[in-house]
Amino acid sequence: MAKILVTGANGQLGKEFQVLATTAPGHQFLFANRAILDITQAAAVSRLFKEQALDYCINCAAYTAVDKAESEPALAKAINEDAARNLAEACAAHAVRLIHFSSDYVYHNGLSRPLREDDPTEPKGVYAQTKLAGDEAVLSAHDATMVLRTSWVYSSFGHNFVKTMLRLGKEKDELRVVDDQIGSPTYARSLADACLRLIATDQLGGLPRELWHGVYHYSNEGQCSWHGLASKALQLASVPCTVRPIPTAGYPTPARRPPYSVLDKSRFREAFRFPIPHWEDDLKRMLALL
Ligand SMILES: NC(=O)C1=CN([C@@H]2O[C@H](COP(=O)(O)OP(=O)(O)OC[C@H]3O[C@@H](n4cnc5c(N)ncnc54)[C@H](OP(=O)(O)O)[C@@H]3O)[C@@H](O)[C@H]2O)C=CC1
Ligand SMILES: Cc1cn([C@H]2C[C@H](O)[C@@H](COP(=O)(O)OP(=O)(O)O[C@H]3O[C@@H](C)C(=O)[C@@H](O)[C@H]3O)O2)c(=O)[nH]c1=O
Repeated sequence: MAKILVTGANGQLGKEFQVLATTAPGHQFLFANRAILDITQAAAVSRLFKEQALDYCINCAAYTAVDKAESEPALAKAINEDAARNLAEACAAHAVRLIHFSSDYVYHNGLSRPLREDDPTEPKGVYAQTKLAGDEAVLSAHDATMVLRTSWVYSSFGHNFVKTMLRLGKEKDELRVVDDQIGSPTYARSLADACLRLIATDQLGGLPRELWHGVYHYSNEGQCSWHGLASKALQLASVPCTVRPIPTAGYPTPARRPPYSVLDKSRFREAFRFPIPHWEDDLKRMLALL
């Protein structure tokens, strides 16, 4: 039986792990929200790793407020880079395999075909810069670290774009949403499920050690704009609101977002061979839970 620590357990991804844990009796989970384990507190992290004989750590803790990060760069760095490094060092000291998450926003590189893990990263905002620095830190601190880079994550839990659109769509007759930023929505439940499958395969001895070090892309299949995602969510939820497509310049934000950040998932597919749902199917699955 594997013992798995999930940090940031009250975020949208962390909550999905909590749901899936009820149907994964083969593992023992330790769910740590910020009150139980603040990952910026090195002594607390060290103590927990000494007390618990962990096999895996899934780091769902992060600073994810993309615009707010522009005015809180030190806090974003402390959580996304420094604390991530510290967690990876604790994993290395106790031979714990680490799954860490990263963002499509690290690629702001002008390319407009699905992005591979070795494509240039050119993060433009504080959130993206601190996520990239975190990826580099965890990979150099610990050789059994997988960084799963994902995009446009939503869930029935927590805050996300899909839930914001549903709320605003019920309040207003018309929404204006950018149509020139293209990416792949990702249902947090499918991402969490992929991680648990990966661990299950590892437990059966099915993952060579070398697969545990590096960056992998995971998102739902397919792509759309934020306008496309908002329109589909409102249509599926039968919310009668007009969604107008606008250019990025029509919705100014403190942080710049990449115009194109669709992830090429070939590496993930070839390494793990798990089915990846299409974003529209997963969106229906999530909306049915609201
Ligand atoms: N959301 C998205 O669209 C995307 C997310 N990702 C990445 O996926 C991962 C999970 O994201 P997601 O679940 O959406 O994020 P959420 O913002 O929903 O959850 C993050 C969680 O981390 C917790 N947290 C923040 N600081 C600390 C800390 N110092 N110690 C412990 N916990 C802390 C937060 O706690 P509290 O609730 O108290 O603030 C929150 O519960 C992150 O690495 C993120 O960068 C990647 C691409 C897209
Ligand atoms: C609310 C709203 C947003 N937008 C635009 C702003 C922005 O360009 C885009 C997305 O909006 P949000 O700010 O909600 O999403 P954002 O916080 O940028 O989402 C990102 O979060 C981080 C954590 C990630 O890692 C990314 O993958 C991505 O999911 O939609 C509109 O055009 N109209 C609107 O009414």
